[in-house]
Amino acid sequence: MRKPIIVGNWKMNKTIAEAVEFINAVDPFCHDGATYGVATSFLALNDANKAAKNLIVAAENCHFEDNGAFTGEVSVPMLEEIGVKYCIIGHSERRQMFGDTDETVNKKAKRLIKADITPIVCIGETEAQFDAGETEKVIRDQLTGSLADLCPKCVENLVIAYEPIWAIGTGKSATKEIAQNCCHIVRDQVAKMYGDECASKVRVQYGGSVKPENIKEYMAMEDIDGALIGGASLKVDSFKELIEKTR
Ligand SMILES: O=C(CO)COP(=O)(O)O
Repeated sequence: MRKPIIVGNWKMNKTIAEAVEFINAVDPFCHDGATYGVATSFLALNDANKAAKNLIVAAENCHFEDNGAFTGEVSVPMLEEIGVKYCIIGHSERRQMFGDTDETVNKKAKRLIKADITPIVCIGETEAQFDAGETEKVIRDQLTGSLADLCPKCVENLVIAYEPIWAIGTGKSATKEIAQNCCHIVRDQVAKMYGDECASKVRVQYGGSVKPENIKEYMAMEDIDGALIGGASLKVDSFKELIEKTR
């Protein structure tokens, strides 16, 4: 049985004080039905991680090198030092605006796994690729590159977030059938690369305009084990509702 995992990706939102206030308000409402978490800015990570008792706290990115001349970057040992256990990598905003590629995502995944930090690996197609019928190829190609040369045991502990770019922050969420079909392709590609057992264990999230009103329908789909949520994860009431709806 795969335990569902629902993570709020706060992106470049919330100061340290706002993050801690939010966590204090939401943390007591978490239950065992799923793993719940928030991804915060690097700056808020340490305080957020100390405040969280039930929520897991994730970084939104990392660098694959341990140290060196990489102005503005944060390394995996730095995350390790403050006890962070999850890290989003390859979010489409990073791929589109900050030059992340399947190759760098793969390097980041390898470094995180070595530190026993769970990567949340994001993939997903653009609207033009969706319209051109290229979704399946994009998903398979991104996974082939991003998950290259890992050990099967490591891959089964990963979280993979399928986030169609056209559904992110647009309110235009994918239908549950499209989301299921794409998450199934994700699992099938993992099976091709690392075997059926690994594919049956890896957790696959859907992301893109998930909110309290639609989370249940996604969670009911066979290959969807959770959600990565932007906008609807920013308000305490909305996050509490997401927790309630997935009880
Ligand atoms: O990018 C996302 C999560 O990583 C999704 O964002 P929205 O939920 O705001 O569409």
